[in-house]
Amino acid sequence: MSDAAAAVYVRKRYKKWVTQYLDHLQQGAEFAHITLMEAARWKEEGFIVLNMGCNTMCPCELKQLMTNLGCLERPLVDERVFFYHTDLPFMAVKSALVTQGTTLTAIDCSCWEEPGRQIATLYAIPLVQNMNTGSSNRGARYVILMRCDISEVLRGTGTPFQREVLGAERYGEKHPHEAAGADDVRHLRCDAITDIPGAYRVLDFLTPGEHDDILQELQEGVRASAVRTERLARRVVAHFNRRFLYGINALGEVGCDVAPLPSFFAWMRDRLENADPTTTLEPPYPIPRGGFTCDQLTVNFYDYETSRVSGIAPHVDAHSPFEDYVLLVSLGSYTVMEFARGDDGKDAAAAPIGVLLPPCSLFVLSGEARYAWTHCIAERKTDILSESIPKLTRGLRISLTWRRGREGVHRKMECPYPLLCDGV
Ligand SMILES: O=C(O)CCC(=O)C(=O)O
Ligand SMILES: [Fe+2]
Repeated sequence: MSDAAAAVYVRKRYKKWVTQYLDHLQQGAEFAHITLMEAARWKEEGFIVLNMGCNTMCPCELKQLMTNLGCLERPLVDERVFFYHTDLPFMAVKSALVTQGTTLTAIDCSCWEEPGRQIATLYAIPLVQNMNTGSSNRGARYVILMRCDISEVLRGTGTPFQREVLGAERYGEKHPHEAAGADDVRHLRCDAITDIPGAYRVLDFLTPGEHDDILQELQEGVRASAVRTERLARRVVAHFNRRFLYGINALGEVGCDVAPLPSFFAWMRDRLENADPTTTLEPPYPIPRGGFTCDQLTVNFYDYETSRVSGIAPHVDAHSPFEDYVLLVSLGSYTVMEFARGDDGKDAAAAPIGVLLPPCSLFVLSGEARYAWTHCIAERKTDILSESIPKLTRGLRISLTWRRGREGVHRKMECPYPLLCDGV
């Protein structure tokens, strides 16, 4: 079985197990837990979080929720008590636990009848629908918390639970995508991300010098309060040219209630529509030369140094206020963006796809990727991108989200991707 097929298999098994578990719980219970652990035999160190039907939940929110529900007998003083991932392979956790020399042979629903043999305390917390527009999951939304000795589990599984990250093999490469042209023009290779139709990545969209200048300009602007920022739940944002009003998903008028344009605004906008004389974005870059002028820039600050968690919940950029093409330029730390296709709820546990976004890169969302897939940045601080890359820690990342405001009304009935459409 290929790794991908194995991952799907694990995912399905996990889903089946959780579904059976949920069936087992009392109907309508607000919060349910089953104690399966003999405390004396299993060191309670923390929680492994298994998500069901939701892509991410911030560990802080989770802690708050658990406190509110009274499932923490003692306060959690350290984030290490959570081993958190949005796609924990349940079977791997299970076999790790089984190899710890416990008497347990399996955690599955047949065990509920035999409480003497279990090793973990499991909690199931039903979540209310708290995702932004475009959450792809219409099915059950639960987090399952397994209280156990996390370090033992990690030792047993050997590898942390991170699914394959697309594009990770190019991590750390020095400008592989810049072909030497006969002229002085930089010819930049553009890769289609075939697993996500309509998504493209250009690794060296910015030169290192441009990158550093922009980073410095934005950071100094914030320090000097020349850039007007807004604090959201897990990130800080600033808007240029047109303000985006999150509460009502609407765009302000040009120049209204925004800071002055940054110095890179004009040339970067040109480059994005392939109209910058210094740079050519090679096919299959989807935007025709001079074919799409952005009029709105959102700068996102993900600061892992000063805040415990940072990220962005799964969402589709609202269809109504913005046209096709969402263009993401990355600065500072690398990150992993996760994508999941909106579905009709039949496969609420479909595994999202992670893509590496390194600094200087441009990521393009068009068509299906823009309208029918959610994207998010999970609230994790570290990543194991592959076996050959040592564990990485995320640092401050600043992203530039370029979009164009939609003129005219977007109608859901006419939208080719109605599932995640917020149109009238
Ligand atoms: O940080 C990013 O690259 C993405 C931000 C984003 O998804 C958004 O602003 O809608
Ligand atoms: Fe977005």
